[in-house]
Amino acid sequence: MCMGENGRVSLDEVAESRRVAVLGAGSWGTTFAKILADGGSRVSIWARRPEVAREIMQSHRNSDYLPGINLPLGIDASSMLPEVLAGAQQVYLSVPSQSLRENLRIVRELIPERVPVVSLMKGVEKGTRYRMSEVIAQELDIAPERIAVVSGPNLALEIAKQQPTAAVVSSSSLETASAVALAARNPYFRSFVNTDVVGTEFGGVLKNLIAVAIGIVDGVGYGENTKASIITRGLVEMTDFAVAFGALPETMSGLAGLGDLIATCESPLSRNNTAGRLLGQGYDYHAVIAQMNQTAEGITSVAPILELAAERGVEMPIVSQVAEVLAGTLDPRDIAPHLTTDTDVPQGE
Ligand SMILES: NC(=O)C1=CN([C@@H]2O[C@H](COP(=O)(O)OP(=O)(O)OC[C@H]3O[C@@H](n4cnc5c(N)ncnc54)[C@H](OP(=O)(O)O)[C@@H]3O)[C@@H](O)[C@H]2O)C=CC1
Ligand SMILES: O=C(CO)COP(=O)(O)O
Repeated sequence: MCMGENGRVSLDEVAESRRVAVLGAGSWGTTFAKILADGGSRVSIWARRPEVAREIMQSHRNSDYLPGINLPLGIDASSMLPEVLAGAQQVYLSVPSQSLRENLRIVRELIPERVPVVSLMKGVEKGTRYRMSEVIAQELDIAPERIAVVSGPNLALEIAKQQPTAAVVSSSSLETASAVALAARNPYFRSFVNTDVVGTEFGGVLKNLIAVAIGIVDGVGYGENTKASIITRGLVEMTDFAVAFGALPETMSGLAGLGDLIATCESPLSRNNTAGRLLGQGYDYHAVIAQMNQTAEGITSVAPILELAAERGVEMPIVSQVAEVLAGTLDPRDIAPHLTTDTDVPQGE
């Protein structure tokens, strides 16, 4: 590492020598690779299909996932995991949540010792109901202090077009969070740090479920009052749930909670919102899955989140009705999770 003026190492010099790996070349892995490269890191990205890696290397594009986006020259890509991970000083993970465990088992021996491992994912594992940081800690057998999660209002295509946005990097170690935030920042992307891993991670998972609900009512044709009611009550539901698991309420009113909720519920770019809209238009679960060619984490997180909620006695009327629509037991036109069926007058904001 070279020294700057006065013998000090400047931030630019640190960045110049930083080598990072991103596993997963879908829309978010590729966009995050761009964020890191535009922040000065040398980035190696793993694509499971060789043709995707080849396109990134030869044309600096990933046309399957980011049509029209030119990627920085500082991004290398390969479908060979050892090549991508050798010498990485930070490792970012961006595969679908349900495939994380099997992928970690493959890369376990290849991840360099002591480096931060960062989850970019927004799902909960079915069956175990673990958050992604918990799956990472288990499979890699590493201390929580080495793990960070990134979440926030981060629709990939907008960021790939360099529209300014912000995110939260969370780790139980502020040192790890800060090291990641330093890498994951550039003129259009700003990373804030906190130590509320539970809140930051659950924020990203829960907003997907509310976005599916918004998609459903959009598909049915309901208007802004319905959607605003669901977003507002959805935030209450998200906060009740996350706080029951130890999150700080303020995390849920920040970028990883409210911020991401707004972005995902408002945008037609959101895959969760899109999946909901198809349900609202009358397609059943199987038809929706068949039409989605990208990851919609909310669909798979519904069941484990409701199981966790039941365990802690948290009521989730919106998520419950989404589950019913997915199961085909509730007509999307009857969805009104913000309306109480109790005889009591509900208290709330
Ligand atoms: N897109 C976004 O705006 C954002 C997404 N996220 C989160 O990032 C995570 C990844 O999502 P995203 O990139 O959008 O998803 P995409 O559907 O765009 O891409 C998925 C990527 O994972 C690969 N993949 C699929 N199945 C497997 C598997 N079994 N093993 C290994 N790799 C696999 C795909 O490879 P192949 O092309 O070969 O199928 C592709 O590279 C999700 O948790 C999502 O919630 C977070 C913030 C923003
Ligand atoms: O997490 C996201 C935005 O912050 C992306 O949302 P979707 O997965 O619904 O596209």
